[in-house]
Amino acid sequence: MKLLEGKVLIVTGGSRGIGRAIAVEAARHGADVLINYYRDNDAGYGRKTAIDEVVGEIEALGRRVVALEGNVADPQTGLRLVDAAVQAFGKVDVLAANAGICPFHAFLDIPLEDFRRTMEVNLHGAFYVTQAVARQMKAQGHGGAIVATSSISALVGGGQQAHYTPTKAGVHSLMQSCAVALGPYGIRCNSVMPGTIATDLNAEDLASPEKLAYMKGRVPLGRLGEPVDVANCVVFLASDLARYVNGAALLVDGGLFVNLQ
Ligand SMILES: NC(=O)C1=CN([C@@H]2O[C@H](COP(=O)(O)OP(=O)(O)OC[C@H]3O[C@@H](n4cnc5c(N)ncnc54)[C@H](O)[C@@H]3O)[C@@H](O)[C@H]2O)C=CC1
Ligand SMILES: C[C@H](O)[C@@H]1OC(=O)[C@H](O)[C@@H]1O
Repeated sequence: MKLLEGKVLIVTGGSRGIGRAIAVEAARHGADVLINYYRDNDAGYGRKTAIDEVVGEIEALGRRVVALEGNVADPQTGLRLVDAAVQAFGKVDVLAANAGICPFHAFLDIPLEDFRRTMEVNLHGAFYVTQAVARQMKAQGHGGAIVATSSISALVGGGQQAHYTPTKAGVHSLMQSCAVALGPYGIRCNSVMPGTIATDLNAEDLASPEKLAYMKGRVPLGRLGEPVDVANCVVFLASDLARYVNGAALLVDGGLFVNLQ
């Protein structure tokens, strides 16, 4: 069954990792896709061509796709994304507010610039894009769905993530307030809370065999998540199967959060 037939989806941070999987799975479910990505961030992972790969994959699925480069921390980017989606596809039905960074660093000596950048990309960026898309959805008059990528880290701490976990709690809170503000327009707002998903974001942190074994051992299902595990849940929350789900947060963590002992 195709869950997003005829829908138009914008995904931020869609060139790699979880966002890439969201773009591809949404297309597999019948959506046309506008993919945002940030060249500086991709180059930082030695992946300048990542966006070309995902665009090709979606075209091969027979869906329409447009890629738009831009930093979500710039309020103009959200406006540009909406304009481009409307120009290419005529409307916006779904937003996956996913772009994020996680530069691991100890709390006591983290450079203030790293703190500011993490806040601006992860939280301010989600706010700007959500607001721009919500205005468009309200004007269209037929509702919509917004799914933000929060994290298990909205609920628990990380010694190297004190600048990051508050952004994910903020994204979760943003979706809760938007569920209230936008529900009257038929716009549902939810978040996914991934556990540890193997992507470029944590490749360096998990490069140590000891840390990798420890993290796998914490997950009752016995493995790290794959981007598609999260993408499937985003597709569900974006679809009419979830038509009465609004303001919810879905843990996608293999049971990591509930595993006390
Ligand atoms: N990998 C994990 O274990 C988890 C990731 N998350 C969240 O999932 C989201 C995606 O993470 P991953 O796929 O793991 O990361 P990734 O590093 O594999 O991919 C990041 C994507 O975001 C884009 N991006 C980075 N900075 C950007 C900016 N300023 N403006 C626009 N796009 C930008 C990149 O171009 C790329 O497409 C993030 O919000 C992250 O916090 C949440 C929980 C766990
Ligand atoms: C990057 C980390 O492995 C990952 O990011 C999150 O949001 C999760 O909580 C994990 O710590």
